[in-house]
Amino acid sequence: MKEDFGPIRKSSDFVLLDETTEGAVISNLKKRFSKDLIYTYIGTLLVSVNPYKELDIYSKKQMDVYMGVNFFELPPHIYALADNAYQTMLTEFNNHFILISGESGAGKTEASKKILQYYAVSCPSTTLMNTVRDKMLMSNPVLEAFGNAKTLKNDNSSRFGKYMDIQFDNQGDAVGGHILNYLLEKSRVVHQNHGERNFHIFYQLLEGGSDDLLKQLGLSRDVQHYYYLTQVGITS
Ligand SMILES: Nc1ncnc2c1ncn2[C@@H]1O[C@H](COP(=O)(O)OP(=O)(O)OP(=O)(O)O)[C@@H](O)[C@H]1O
Repeated sequence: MKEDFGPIRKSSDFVLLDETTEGAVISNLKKRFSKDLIYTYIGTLLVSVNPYKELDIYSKKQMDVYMGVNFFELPPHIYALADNAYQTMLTEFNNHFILISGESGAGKTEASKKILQYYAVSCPSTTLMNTVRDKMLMSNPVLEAFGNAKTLKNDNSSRFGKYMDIQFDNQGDAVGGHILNYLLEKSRVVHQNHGERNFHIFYQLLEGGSDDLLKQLGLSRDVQHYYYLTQVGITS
């Protein structure tokens, strides 16, 4: 991570800007983004700009830095947000939620994965917790295969809404969780806009399914064989 861990710089929290005009906010975001500082606070809200490149800010070392540390003591980070929700839940004994919103391609899905990964490392580890953690993390590729597709804005766009909850006991151990999916864009199966694809699973099945499986399902490996997968000419 390139930002140092000294005292909070004024620009790392919009609330502390001298000016609160749209211009000042955009300029602050741009200035920070040019230094790979993708996170900025507005008080306890976190604004994130998609870097579209791998940044060295999601390591185990970074997680350790944020664990149990007061929200405003360190530079803005998704780990600080996750840690704050967890610590407040434990001290206040009530439910907390993290709402992630933004336009398509903004980085919502990646942010939710970072939060899960943070809890996977930072929460007390028991066998049960490991089971919960593995199920939450490992269900992602399956959900994305069936519910994500390439769109004009995002090569891996979630075409469904997702609600996840993790249940903790009073010691802070994770004891269960749910993932609810809703509003799947079913129409994509038979119609895709120009430059977009059908759900990933169809292409993955043809590309990666064994000869035996394809034979059993009566499928041909050639994607060009299928109108619904090639009607707008994009297969990769
Ligand atoms: N923090 C990040 N670091 C590096 N790359 C990122 C980050 N967040 C997002 N990306 C990149 O941007 C792409 C789009 O992000 P993501 O799928 O999370 O967007 P989204 O807001 O969930 O979009 P949609 O609403 O279309 O599902 C990712 O596939 C990844 O390549």
